[in-house]
Amino acid sequence: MTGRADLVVERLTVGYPQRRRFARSDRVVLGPVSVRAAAGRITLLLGPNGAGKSTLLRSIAGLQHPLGGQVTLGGADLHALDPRTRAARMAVVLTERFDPGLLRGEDVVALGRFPHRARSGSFTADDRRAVAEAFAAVHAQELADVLLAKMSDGQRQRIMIARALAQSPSLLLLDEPSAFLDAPARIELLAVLRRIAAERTIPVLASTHDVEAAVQLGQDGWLIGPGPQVTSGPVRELAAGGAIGAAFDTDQVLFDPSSGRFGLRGIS
Ligand SMILES: Nc1ncnc2c1ncn2[C@@H]1O[C@H](COP(=O)(O)OP(=O)(O)OP(=O)(O)O)[C@@H](O)[C@H]1O
Repeated sequence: MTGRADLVVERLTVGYPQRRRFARSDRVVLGPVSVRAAAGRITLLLGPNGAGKSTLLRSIAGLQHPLGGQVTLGGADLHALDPRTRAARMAVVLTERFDPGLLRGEDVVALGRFPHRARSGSFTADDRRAVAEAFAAVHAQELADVLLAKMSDGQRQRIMIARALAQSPSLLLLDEPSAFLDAPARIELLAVLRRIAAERTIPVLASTHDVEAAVQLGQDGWLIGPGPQVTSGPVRELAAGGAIGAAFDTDQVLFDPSSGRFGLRGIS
């Protein structure tokens, strides 16, 4: 791949295949969706609960089969790549928890080098450099020797992102990376992801429930809603133009584009 490798989603339909007794009737969640995430920028995937953020993200990552359409990275069909090449190009951070056993921070981050490891299996100077850079990018050097089982949710999340970065990916996908973080840590995480996108000139696509932080720090957005509609554009324009309000407002709660915050109707 040469030059900027954008993530391009073309007419992607996502959902869940369902087999009834005599016929197949897929449950379509979204689509067809055509959107782009630019290299060097962070794109935030926004939408109300149940809108389809995880389904879309997992389908882009190839963790579930899309019902139709195509996903390319720098022009290459992401889903047609063999698993090892795909693992070397794309890193995914999910919210699902796993039992870390006796793994330390450094053991987990080093796992990110697996798709690049030499046939001999030895850990090279390049591998060591990639791991050190990944720790530095998320400011987690002090966690290298700490058991994952003894880390807080926020510390664990930083390690999982470092593992993804150690992969030296051309695309970083994250499902709800700020789910377990407090408000300042969420803002900090978005700033880190934004810097990673810029420094590595890769597309970073993250789903988030934190619309207010997204409006403050996000660059581009893919917004699901109202209904299955998907709108893309700079997050601030989605806010100012009323698209975020249209997707999220309820009988009780209103998004205020001027402050970028949600509030109760009738209370200012
Ligand atoms: N395994 C599944 N089989 C069938 N339908 C599913 C499955 N998983 C999710 N869905 C449905 O797909 C729709 C989208 O769910 P999804 O989890 O992608 O939304 P989301 O935007 O990530 O939600 P949240 O913000 O609550 O995490 C929902 O209607 C959900 O019920």
